Amino acid sequence: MTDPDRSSGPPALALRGVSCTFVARHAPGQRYTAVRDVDLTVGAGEFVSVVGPTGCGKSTLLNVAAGLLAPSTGSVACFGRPLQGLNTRAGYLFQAESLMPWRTALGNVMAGLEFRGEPRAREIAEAWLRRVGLGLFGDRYPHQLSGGMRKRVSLAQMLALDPDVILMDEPFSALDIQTRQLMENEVLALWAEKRKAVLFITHDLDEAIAMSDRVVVLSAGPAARPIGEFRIDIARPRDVAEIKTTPHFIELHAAIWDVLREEVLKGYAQQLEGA
Ligand SMILES: Nc1ncnc2c1ncn2[C@@H]1O[C@H](COP(=O)(O)OP(=O)(O)OP(=O)(O)O)[C@@H](O)[C@H]1O
Repeated sequence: MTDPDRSSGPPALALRGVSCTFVARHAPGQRYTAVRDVDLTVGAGEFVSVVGPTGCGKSTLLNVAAGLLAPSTGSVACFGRPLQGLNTRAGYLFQAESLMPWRTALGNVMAGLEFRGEPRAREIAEAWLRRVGLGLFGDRYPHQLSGGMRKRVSLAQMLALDPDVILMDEPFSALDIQTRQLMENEVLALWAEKRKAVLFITHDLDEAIAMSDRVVVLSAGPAARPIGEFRIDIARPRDVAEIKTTPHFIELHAAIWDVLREEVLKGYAQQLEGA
C-alpha cells in the first residue's frame, strides 16, 4: 500500500491562506469571516477528514476545494495547478439527496457519463451499480429506493466519473447507524482499490477517525482555522464498527476530543445566541 507521505508530486489539494468572508446573515451591513488564513492539504491517495463544531466553516472549505466558492483571499491548487472555476478533477457526495427523481437509478448513474459524451456510458454505469450492490435495481426510480440505496446510487454516480479527488460533506449523516456503518465500510473498500485523494467533512469524530489517514480539527468560528492535526495510524483494511472498541482508537479519540471539546462548546453557545 502506498504511503501518502512518500508519494511524490504536488498534493491533490492545497488550500493556502484561505479566508472566506460573507455578508453577515443577521446584520446585512456587516461582514462575517467564516474561515481565516486556512492552510489545508490532501496528499495524493490520502484520506483526510475535517471535524469541527457546527457552523465553523467545514462546508465552506469543501466548497472552496470544489471551486463552488472563490475564497476572499488565499489560493487553491489541485495537483499543483491553481483552481479556476469548478474543480473538474473532483467528484462530490453531499448530505442532501442529489438524484434526479425523473431518472431511474441507472439513468442517474449514466447522466454524468452521457454529459461527457462517454460512448460506454450504459456499460460503465451498470458496472458501478453492481459494485455498490444495486445491480438488480437499475430500473427503479429514486422514490422506490431506501435512503441507503439512494446514497449508494449517488456514490456510483460519483465514482463512475472516476474523479481524481473526492469531496464528501457529511454524506452519511441522514442514514441510520447500521446503514451508515455499512456505507462507510463500502466507501473504504472502494477507496482502497484506487486510493483517490479524499476530503471528508463530518462533525462525527468516530467517523472521522475510523475512515481517515489524518484528521484536522477546526476551531469554532468566526475566523475558524485548523487548531490540531492528528495522524491516524490504524492499520487498513478497517472495519469501522470493530475498530471503535480498540484501545488505540479510544486513545486517539481522547486526544482529538481534548482539542475539539472546547470548540464544540463555543460553537454550541454561538448557535444558541444566534437562535
Ligand atoms: N453564503 C453565505 N452567506 C452568509 N454566511 C454564510 C454563507 N455560507 C456560510 N455562511 C456562514 O459561515 C459559517 C460557516 O458555515 P459552514 O456551512 O461552512 O459551516 P459548517 O461547519 O459546515 O456547519 P455545519 O457543521 O452546521 O454543517 C456559518 O456561520 C454560516 O452561517
